[in-house]
Amino acid sequence: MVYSHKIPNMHKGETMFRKQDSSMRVVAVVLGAGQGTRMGQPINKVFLPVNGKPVIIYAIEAFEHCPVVDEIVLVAAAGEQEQLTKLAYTAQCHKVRRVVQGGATRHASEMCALEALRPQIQAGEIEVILIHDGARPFISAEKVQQLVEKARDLGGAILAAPLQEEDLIVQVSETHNIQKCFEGEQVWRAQTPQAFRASLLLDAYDRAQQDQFVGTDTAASLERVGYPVAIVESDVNNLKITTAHDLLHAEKLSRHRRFW
Ligand SMILES: Nc1ccn([C@@H]2O[C@H](COP(=O)(O)OP(=O)(O)OP(=O)(O)O)[C@@H](O)[C@H]2O)c(=O)n1
Ligand SMILES: C[C@](O)(CO)[C@H](O)COP(=O)(O)O
Repeated sequence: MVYSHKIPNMHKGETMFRKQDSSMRVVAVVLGAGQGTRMGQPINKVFLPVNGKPVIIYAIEAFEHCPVVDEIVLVAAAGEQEQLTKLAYTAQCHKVRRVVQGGATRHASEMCALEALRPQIQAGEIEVILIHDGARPFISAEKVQQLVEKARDLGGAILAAPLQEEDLIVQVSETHNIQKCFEGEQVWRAQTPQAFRASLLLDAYDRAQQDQFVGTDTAASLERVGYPVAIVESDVNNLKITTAHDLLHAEKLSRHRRFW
């Protein structure tokens, strides 16, 4: 059952699903339904403040100020929809049209968002969907634009950053023997947003559900069925806030960063 908390649309008279024009829409899904266990705080880490602003609001604002994004769907943990709705409204993020309840895993939360969007996807009204960790505050409108263009052209694209040149990565067997070595630059750390043509994304997640596959990121479900996923180069500032150390790092970054 998909719970969709409908926000009275801030635009005059615009209904939630009425299309404004014939062009297909770009929708950003922001995931905030985790527990933040590794953060070790009594509240969900996406609500923790960085320079006085909740972590998740940075990402929502970035999409709000990105011209290529038409709509934002938020995914909240059970019992946190109202809180997230109010935060988005207070931040005057008018592209937020609905807040859905997430699931027990990140993958399940993505599926909750896709179920809410399924009618519009199947009606051909949504062209590209971006899936983003609400725990990643520092994304730029420029990178979002590049991801959408790549997804339009190729089917899918994710933000990723290469490891440092001096890093040496070794692949280790079960018996702890080195099997393969990789230079740092050959290995990239996947990030989010991850953007896909909506029809491919929904098909990949339906097939993942049939196969009981659970991906650690969105791209895994598309890669496994052979859909192409390209890379848009990011940087290490696009950190995911996971532990208390990341929060301190984010405080520093937020002071020296131009947003949007
Ligand atoms: N069931 C889940 C799990 C995660 N997420 C979201 O997915 C993003 C990346 O997940 P992660 O950083 O692992 O967040 P948590 O699961 O909250 O962290 P932890 O593993 O420490 O509990 C976060 O924005 C988180 O809110 C989600 O929407 N639903
Ligand atoms: C989805 C993700 O952020 C892509 O980098 C990453 O896989 C999340 O990893 P975590 O183990 O949930 O922190």
